[in-house]
Amino acid sequence: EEQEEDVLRELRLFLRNITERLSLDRRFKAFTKPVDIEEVPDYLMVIKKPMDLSTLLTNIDEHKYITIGEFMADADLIWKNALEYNPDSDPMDRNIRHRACALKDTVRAIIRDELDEDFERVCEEIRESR
Ligand SMILES: COC(=O)[C@H](Cc1ccco1)c1ccncc1
Repeated sequence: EEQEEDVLRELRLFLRNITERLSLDRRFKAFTKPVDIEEVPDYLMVIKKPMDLSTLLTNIDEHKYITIGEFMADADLIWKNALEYNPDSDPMDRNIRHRACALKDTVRAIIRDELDEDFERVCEEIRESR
């Protein structure tokens, strides 16, 4: 009902705010847009589900996420994919892996500090009711 749509609207505002703050962080520039398949032709052979911050934002606007957990699953793909595709010891790989780990830690810290557990529980109740 209407109250549920109010809750989901507030969730989208919260998720958009997180995603936009991450997109402004210079450390996460490589995560802001999909990996360029022309530039990296084997990317889709290695990475089954590409993800990036602009795609997260599109998903939010398309009402794809009803719980923070669903958003986290896609947000986690961004750094997991980077660790998987860039495993080597050369400086480029080490640099993107360091940024991937910073992205992981930053998302978790924001959610730990800014998500009210009662609000998350209401979102999970809505998910279970649908
Ligand atoms: C999330 O971004 C990536 O996984 C690409 C992979 C990539 C390899 C060559 C071109 O792009 C990346 C970008 C910048 N620095 C390292 C790796």
